[in-house]
Amino acid sequence: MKPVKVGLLGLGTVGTGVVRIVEGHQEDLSSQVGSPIIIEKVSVKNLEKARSIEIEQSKLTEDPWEVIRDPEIDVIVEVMGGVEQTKKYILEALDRGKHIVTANKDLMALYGAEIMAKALEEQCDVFYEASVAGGIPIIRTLIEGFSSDRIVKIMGIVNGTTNYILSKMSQEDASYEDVLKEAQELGYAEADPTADVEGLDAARKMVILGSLGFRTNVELSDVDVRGISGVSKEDIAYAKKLGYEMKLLGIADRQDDEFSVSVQPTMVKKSHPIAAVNGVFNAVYVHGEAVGETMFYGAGAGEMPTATSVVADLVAVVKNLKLGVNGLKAMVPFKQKKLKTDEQIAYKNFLLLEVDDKAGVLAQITQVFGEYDVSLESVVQSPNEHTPDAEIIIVTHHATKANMNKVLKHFESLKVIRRIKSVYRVEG
Ligand SMILES: NC(=O)C1=CN([C@@H]2O[C@H](COP(=O)(O)OP(=O)(O)OC[C@H]3O[C@@H](n4cnc5c(N)ncnc54)[C@H](OP(=O)(O)O)[C@@H]3O)[C@@H](O)[C@H]2O)C=CC1
Ligand SMILES: N[C@@H](CC=O)C(=O)O
Ligand code: NA
Repeated sequence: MKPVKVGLLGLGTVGTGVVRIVEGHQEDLSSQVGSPIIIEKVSVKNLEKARSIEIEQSKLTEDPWEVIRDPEIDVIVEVMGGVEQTKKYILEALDRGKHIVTANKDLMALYGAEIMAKALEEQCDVFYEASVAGGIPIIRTLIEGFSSDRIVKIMGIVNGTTNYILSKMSQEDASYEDVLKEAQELGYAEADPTADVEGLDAARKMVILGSLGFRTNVELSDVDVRGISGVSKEDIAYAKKLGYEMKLLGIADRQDDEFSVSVQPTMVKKSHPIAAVNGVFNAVYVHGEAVGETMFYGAGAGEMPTATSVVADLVAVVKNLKLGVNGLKAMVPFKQKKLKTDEQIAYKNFLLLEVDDKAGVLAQITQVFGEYDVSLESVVQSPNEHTPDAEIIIVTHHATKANMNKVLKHFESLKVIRRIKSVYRVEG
């Protein structure tokens, strides 16, 4: 078979890893697919920028269209990021019959359905394994490994930057700002780290996992999102004291055909395997009706882990080329979307309340829970001997989101509660 020619859009953290793997593993790759894989052209933003790999200057261009429109190129590997303009490049490349490999979760979360429809029309492959949980083959697992099952819950640590921050805050008592800076220097964080810390990056990844897992069209607006910027050292300390770890969890769960998807800082029981996932590592826990509980663990970001998934997708495209089956394996959502209401979403909650230090306070508070049908698993009063204020920590049993919202609303006008300091979902 003649060499397969690849056009690379982007030569940053991930693009550099892609070049390293394609060149460094060339013998292995070509023996798997039966032909050499050649990086023909690469688009970058700045031609003058120093690169940590050697690449022929003549292959570089500042114009992505030059790559897209090159008739010699069979596959476009998009690792430049961006959404609107990048979508135009991808659609035009598909129009020209080129196959796509992308690591771009922003693009796939927003326009995945449109891009996959176009891919089917053009009989082209679009693979995006690196877009969720960088080095973990979770997308392939959901599409192929679980094709025989009905997934009822997906729970993921899918943002490396925030897991790195929470782990360091928990283990080393490090400050939020210092750890975020480290994550940026290590190439984990997005160009604008707000997307990481405010949960948007994780939400985009949960859109992709939810759509594949539930075989429906999950959209960003369906995801209830809260990031980690409000998580304090005190919250983490209380979590640990009660036997939990604080994690930014994406949770997609389904009952019958109705589902909900959220991203929020969550207290996870230490005995749950996902509580032990630290640093930049990601993990995705998948519960299938037939298979039961499974979990997938690995590096979620960084040059080489992410590039591993990108190049594995490239290999899949080339194997399909050999078999002449490109574009036939796209997973297109087919189930009608039915979101759970707040009356159907239920989980345990942790609350930290600052209250008046006088008799009868606890009784008033527990009465409110009773009024809205929320039963309590544990109540601990003044758990911290160092604070001058009286504090109460409450863990509820499973309560509906609707009822918990009523409790919190009621608390706002309950005079004995000075402040609702924290509220977190509890899992495990
Ligand atoms: N970093 C990671 O760990 C992970 C990243 N991803 C995703 O992979 C993609 C790439 O990420 P990453 O490698 O970190 O990003 P970088 O910012 O490190 O690299 C982006 C690359 O694209 C080039 N580029 C950016 N804008 C343009 C433009 N308008 N025209 C031409 N070239 C452009 C840049 O050029 P120049 O070099 O000249 O600046 C650079 O080479 C993103 O979608 C990201 O979300 C997914 C999983 C993990
Ligand atoms: N910023 C992202 C990079 C990978 O998708 C993360 O921290 O996980
Ligand atoms: Na992946």
